[in-house]
Amino acid sequence: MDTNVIIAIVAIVVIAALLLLGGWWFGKSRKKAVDKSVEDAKAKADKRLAQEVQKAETAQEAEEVQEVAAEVPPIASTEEAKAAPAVETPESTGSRIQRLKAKLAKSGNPFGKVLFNILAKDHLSESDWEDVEDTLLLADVGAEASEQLVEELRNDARISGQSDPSEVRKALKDKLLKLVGTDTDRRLNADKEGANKPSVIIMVGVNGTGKTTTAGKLARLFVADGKQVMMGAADTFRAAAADQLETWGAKVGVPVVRSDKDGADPASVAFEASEQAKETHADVLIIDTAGRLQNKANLMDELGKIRRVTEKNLPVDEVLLVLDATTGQNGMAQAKVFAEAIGITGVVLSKLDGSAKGGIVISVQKELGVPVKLVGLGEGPDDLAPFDPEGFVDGILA
Ligand SMILES: Nc1nc2c(ncn2[C@@H]2O[C@H](COP(=O)(O)OP(=O)(O)OP(=O)(O)O)[C@@H](O)[C@H]2O)c(=O)[nH]1
Repeated sequence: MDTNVIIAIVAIVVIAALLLLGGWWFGKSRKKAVDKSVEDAKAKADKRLAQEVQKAETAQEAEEVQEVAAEVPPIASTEEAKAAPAVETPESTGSRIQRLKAKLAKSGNPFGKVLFNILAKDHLSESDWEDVEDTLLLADVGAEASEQLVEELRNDARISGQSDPSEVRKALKDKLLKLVGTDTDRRLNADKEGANKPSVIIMVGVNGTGKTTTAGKLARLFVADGKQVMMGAADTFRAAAADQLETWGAKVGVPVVRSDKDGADPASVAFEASEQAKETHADVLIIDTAGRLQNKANLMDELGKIRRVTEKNLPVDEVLLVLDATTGQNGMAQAKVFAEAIGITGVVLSKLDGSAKGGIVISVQKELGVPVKLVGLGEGPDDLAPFDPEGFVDGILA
């Protein structure tokens, strides 16, 4: 073979080898380039995805913020809320007596006024005297007290003859005051000091007379006097009564001991409340009870047990019977059952604002033998005041 042919074959082999190497190299770089662009694309996609996610998260957050913002009161209300603290400051005792006196004068207790109009006549006939007696009976003064008052007034009229209106008013006021009782001790026994604290008050009465409301109002009255109060919701018969009491308590920062179980043993609530009141050094403990019992024996059992278990911890200082003034003499029979069941130390005459039967103050004291200590003159939170005979008689004669 000649040399030229050999050189040509070698050259072809070299060129073919070079071509193969170039192809491999080109393929490899191309793959690299494709991989890079895939990676770039992937990175780009990830970045977009991340941006989308961020956008979505921001939108969701914005939505949540909007939702929360909708629940938060606008700035003006927040300011208002700051101005009016969540815990209320009840009206002071002095100022509520004044306000309630004025309310009494405007309320449906006109029997004093009716009496005065009859008695201020020049000559009183037999039928006028009958009207005087009827007025007293209608106002629930009671038969015995009415008869006594008419007799005294007739005697006065016989002695003094013709009636001068101002004298008649004065004589009537004095006699009514005497019947109501000016020197009776009407203070609530709720001022125990130091180790003897707290004073314990149990509220009793027929259902619907206003026990729970009165317990709440009473707590406010004590808070207004600077006392530390606790309440016990032993009215487990009506589940809403405990909620009602809690609402009253929350407004003036008074804790309420209650059971979460419907129909729980009222005595155990009273026991727990007395224990907690003692531990927390409260000044006063007010225990609300239920008034709904089928018969006298059950009532005796329940109230007696409440009293007994409470007294394991603390002596009971007051048992207040809440009596609805609008039921007048009708409520008296039931009131007597409560008095027998637990023994009462005072009466709260509720709803005197809606009653023309203010005379019930006189008859209730006579029949139950305990003083009216407090009166309720409305549904407002501070519409409860210590009973003030002068203010009461002035009110009914106004
Ligand atoms: N007008 C007026 N309403 C009053 C007064 N005291 C209470 N009430 C209203 O009487 C109603 C009954 O009051 P409650 O306190 O629920 O009576 P309760 O005795 O606890 O009733 P029970 O839990 O069912 O035994 C409520 O609507 C009170 O707002 C008052 O002095 N005047």
